[in-house]
Amino acid sequence: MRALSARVPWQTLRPLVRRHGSLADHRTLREFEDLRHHLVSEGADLDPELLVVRESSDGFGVFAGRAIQKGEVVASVPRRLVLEVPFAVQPRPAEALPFAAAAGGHGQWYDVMGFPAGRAAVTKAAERLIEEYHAGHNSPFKAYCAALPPPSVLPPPLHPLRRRWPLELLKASPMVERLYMEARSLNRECLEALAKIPDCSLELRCWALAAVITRNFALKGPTAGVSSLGLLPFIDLFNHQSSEGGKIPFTCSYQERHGCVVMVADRGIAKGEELTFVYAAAPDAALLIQYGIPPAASNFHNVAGIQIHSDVLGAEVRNVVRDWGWTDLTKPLLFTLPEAWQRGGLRISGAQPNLDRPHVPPPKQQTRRRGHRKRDHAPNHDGATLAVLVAWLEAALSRTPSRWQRCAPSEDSDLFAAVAVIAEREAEILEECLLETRRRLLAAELLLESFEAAREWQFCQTLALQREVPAVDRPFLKTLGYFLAEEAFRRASLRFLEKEKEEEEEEEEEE
Ligand SMILES: C[S@@+](CC[C@H](N)C(=O)[O-])C[C@H]1O[C@@H](n2cnc3c(N)ncnc32)[C@H](O)[C@@H]1O
Repeated sequence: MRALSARVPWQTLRPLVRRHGSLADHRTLREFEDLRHHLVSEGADLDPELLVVRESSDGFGVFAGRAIQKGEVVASVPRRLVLEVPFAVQPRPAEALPFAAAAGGHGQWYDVMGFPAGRAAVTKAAERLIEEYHAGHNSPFKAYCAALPPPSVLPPPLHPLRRRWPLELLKASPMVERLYMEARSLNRECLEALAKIPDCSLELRCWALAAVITRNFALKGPTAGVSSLGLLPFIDLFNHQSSEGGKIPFTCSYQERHGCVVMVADRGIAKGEELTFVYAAAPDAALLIQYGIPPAASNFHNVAGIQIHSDVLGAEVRNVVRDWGWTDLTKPLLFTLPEAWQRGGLRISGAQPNLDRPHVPPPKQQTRRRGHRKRDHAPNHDGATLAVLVAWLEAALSRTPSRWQRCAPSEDSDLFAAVAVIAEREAEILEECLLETRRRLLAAELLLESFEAAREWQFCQTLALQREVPAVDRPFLKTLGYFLAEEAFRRASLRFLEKEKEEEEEEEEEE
């Protein structure tokens, strides 16, 4: 894998993780202590050794003031202290439309904002928060509102609700572009719905909406088929921890127990360690756009976006992709290639089948006989398909974001740096995928050549042998056939490796 510095520009030399920008957060530990007192007096159980600490100049987090054992409940808040809004759960479609899912439509949105009932609940919760804020001392959520970040840091500095992102920045990553554009329009929808509240400034609407979007918890609703969205005082001070490969660095998870929402330690936590949980198993681009969280040191869920325009497809394939669900061919399709495939050695099972889809018959053209097991839509890995994939990946990689890297204005530098890191990681995924697809293309070409040669040779050998070998020994010929094919495969592999080595040497010489 290439060194990160090869493409990441100047901004990333500064520490990125947990940087929140330079806006002032005026909260003091006093507000958190008041909140703790209020909650405990109302029946919450909060470990007195949980410390709320300002862990950077702009953000707070919860830290262990003592060693905590695996399984311990560190915080328990009764449901009646939660600002809660129920919403109807949408039944999940039995089989998601392959393209719609891959296209990064709302299916790729990681939160309640992804569907109308969820957005209505978000708006309702923001409306409730504004009411409580206006009620001031008379509100049962007075202490909670005081402990929330002030409008100077909520929306968080890197959040799309904070300000419009420069267009050149979006060019860096198709994933960022798609998620940002979606977030903008969905956020606008909620802000417009909130505009009906009298005497409510845009700043207050943005504050309340950002509080709900970045701090909501999904809870089980009062009745079956209904879920609810809750703002959980104190528990919402826990920060997010990205997943790093097979390791489980996060410390806690939340559960619902006997009318309370509880935070439970998922592993032993040392004194002084931060208590975190996973907000969403989402790539950095989604975490940035939903929560304003800058990219982590590593995130197992990262993906690369690759945009395919329908004009690269032949007329026949265009008809096929329509059946797959890519109905508006004027809009580019966003495929996502997971990073996870890299860990399985050279297997690219996650990435390629996604890209192969235009070359595979859509489901409705596949007939299935009764009693037969459903077959996967096996990707067609012939040379022609692989060549198309190579072209697409090369085109995706040629979107080198050079212009925005050079002209990054200083007030946006944290944002530019965050997107630069995301774009860099996406380029790495694309490069690995391109490398592997090129290898496969070469192997497919060589294999085809050698199989043709082998078939001819096998045929001649078989004819020659048939004359000499008695009929009883015919199965022997079959075995010999396999042997010959295998031998041809072995030789093709050797030729492939030799060719690859030659190419590497040539590359080295060029360098
Ligand atoms: C639920 S709140 C967590 C408490 C918050 N830090 C505070 O000071 O109130 C979520 C917000 O905290 C910040 N945050 C959470 N996890 C983070 C992380 N790993 N890195 C940077 N910021 C994070 C983001 O601004 C996010 O929108």
